[in-house]
Amino acid sequence: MSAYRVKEAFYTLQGEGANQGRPAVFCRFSKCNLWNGREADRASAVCNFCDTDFVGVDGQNGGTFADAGALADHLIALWPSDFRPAFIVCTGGEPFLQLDDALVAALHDCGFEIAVETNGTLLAPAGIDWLCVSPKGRSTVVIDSCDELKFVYPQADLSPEDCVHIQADHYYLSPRDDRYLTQPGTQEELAALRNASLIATSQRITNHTAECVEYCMSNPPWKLSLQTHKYLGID
Ligand SMILES: C[S@@+](CC[C@H](N)C(=O)[O-])C[C@H]1O[C@@H](n2cnc3c(N)ncnc32)[C@H](O)[C@@H]1O
Ligand SMILES: Nc1nc2[nH]cc(C(=O)O)c2c(=O)[nH]1
Ligand code: SF4
Ligand SMILES: [Mg+2]
Repeated sequence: MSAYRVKEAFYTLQGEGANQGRPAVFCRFSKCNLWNGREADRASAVCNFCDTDFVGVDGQNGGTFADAGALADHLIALWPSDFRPAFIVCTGGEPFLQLDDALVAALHDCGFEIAVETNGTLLAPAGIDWLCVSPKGRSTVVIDSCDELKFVYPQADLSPEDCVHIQADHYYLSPRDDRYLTQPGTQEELAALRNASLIATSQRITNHTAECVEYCMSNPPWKLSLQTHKYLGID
């Protein structure tokens, strides 16, 4: 593996899914295979509703790390306690462009339990402790089983029923947050949107949230997952 490129890393609570509320170090890897991250290319991307800036290595605690040991040391330093296991959520961008056997081993050696948020289009290395697959539009999902499947709803090219062949212990619907699709213009305005608590802009998400509630109530085993960090105004 050449050097690992990380956009940002931070300590917060997992905001989504079955681990919602659990303290975690987040490692956001740079780069994705379903969008290049440029607003000008969003509309034509396979994944066109992304809420995340994953371009470059310039975020908090971001950088380029020469080997797995150096990155794992950097990440465990963000865990504030002697309590083990420590918990890490690897996300991005698409983490499986970079997360390999060497990094899984180095993170385990540091005492981390490893969770991953992936679009499911790339195979996972062995040893991931918690896998969340979130299928996107016309992409081909190659992972056939996971701990939780998180469907961002609605999607023009994909419905939840298209995904139930993927084995999962939990099937979640997560309301699509459309605040990033309004093309407000400058990078500064987009960054301000990303940092704005949903409480301030809740009107914008009520439609998809209500659609998700209705879908879950009509279609067990689907359950609702909210992006609680956005309501709380935390990372
Ligand atoms: C930014 S992605 C990074 C990990 C991976 N590339 C993926 O798509 O799963 C992290 C999580 O945010 C979700 N997500 C991205 N944009 C969203 C949006 N506009 N509304 C709701 N969830 C979104 C993704 O589906 C995924 O579960
Ligand atoms: N608190 C918090 N929880 C999250 N769960 C998934 C996230 C992601 O961007 O992958 C995320 C995130 O960015 N922050
Ligand atoms: S696959 Fe994930 S990181 Fe890539 S553009 Fe979509 S939501 Fe964003
Ligand atoms: Mg996020």
